[in-house]
Amino acid sequence: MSGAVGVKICGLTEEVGVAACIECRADWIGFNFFSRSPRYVTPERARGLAAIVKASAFQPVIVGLFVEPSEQEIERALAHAPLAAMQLYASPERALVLRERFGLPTWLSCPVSDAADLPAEGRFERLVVESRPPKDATRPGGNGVAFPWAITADWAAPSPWMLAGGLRPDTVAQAIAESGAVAVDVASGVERSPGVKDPHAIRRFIAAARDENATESAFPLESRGDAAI
Ligand SMILES: O=C(O)c1ccccc1N[C@@H]1O[C@H](COP(=O)(O)O)[C@@H](O)[C@H]1O
Repeated sequence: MSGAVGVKICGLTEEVGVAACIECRADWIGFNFFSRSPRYVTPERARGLAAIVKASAFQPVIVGLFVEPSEQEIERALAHAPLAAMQLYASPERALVLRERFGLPTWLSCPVSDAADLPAEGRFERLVVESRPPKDATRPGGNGVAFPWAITADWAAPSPWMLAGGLRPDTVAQAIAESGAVAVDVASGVERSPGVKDPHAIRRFIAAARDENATESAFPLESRGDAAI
């Protein structure tokens, strides 16, 4: 594979995790505004964590994660935190409405089990292709469950996309090789316990996701217009 794979670390709740993402030049970090997640942060907390990013020379792009959100919920998050994109768990129709309303690059979650689930249409800035949640799950993502990565290998992706679901430092390289993904997203795989990130695991994950000799991200800061988000 040529160039480095883009990496998003999702569900940061503490300063130490944010610092590790900056140190390792994560492309994106995610703040989770789904109140039933162990990774939930209030808009006020997100503002505090975002301040660390904004004070840094290298600044991962900040993505806000919302599940079936009301407009008010997104408004409140945006009033506090400098979100550059929204990652939505919603129907495509609802996501288009929210995208129009807020004018932000919008990433749509696409739950998959097999190749038949892969989307043919790309109406969003990015598709987050991730495992369908288990039947007893209490949230639509962040469950640490993988899907068969090879199903995306021959997929003609209609837009930029990202691989997510059950990735870990010791599996991400294989997942990239099998899936052909050029960007990956992780939450539970780099944690000590639900909602508590492990800086060492973040470092291992990012190093494993990128090819060894890469010194630059595939999504360098200076080229992060909306197209790269
Ligand atoms: O992380 C969560 O708690 C979460 C809650 C609700 C929707 C999405 C959530 N996380 C997203 O799911 C992917 C995969 O998670 P994991 O790596 O399998 O734990 C994660 O990267 C987030 O984008």
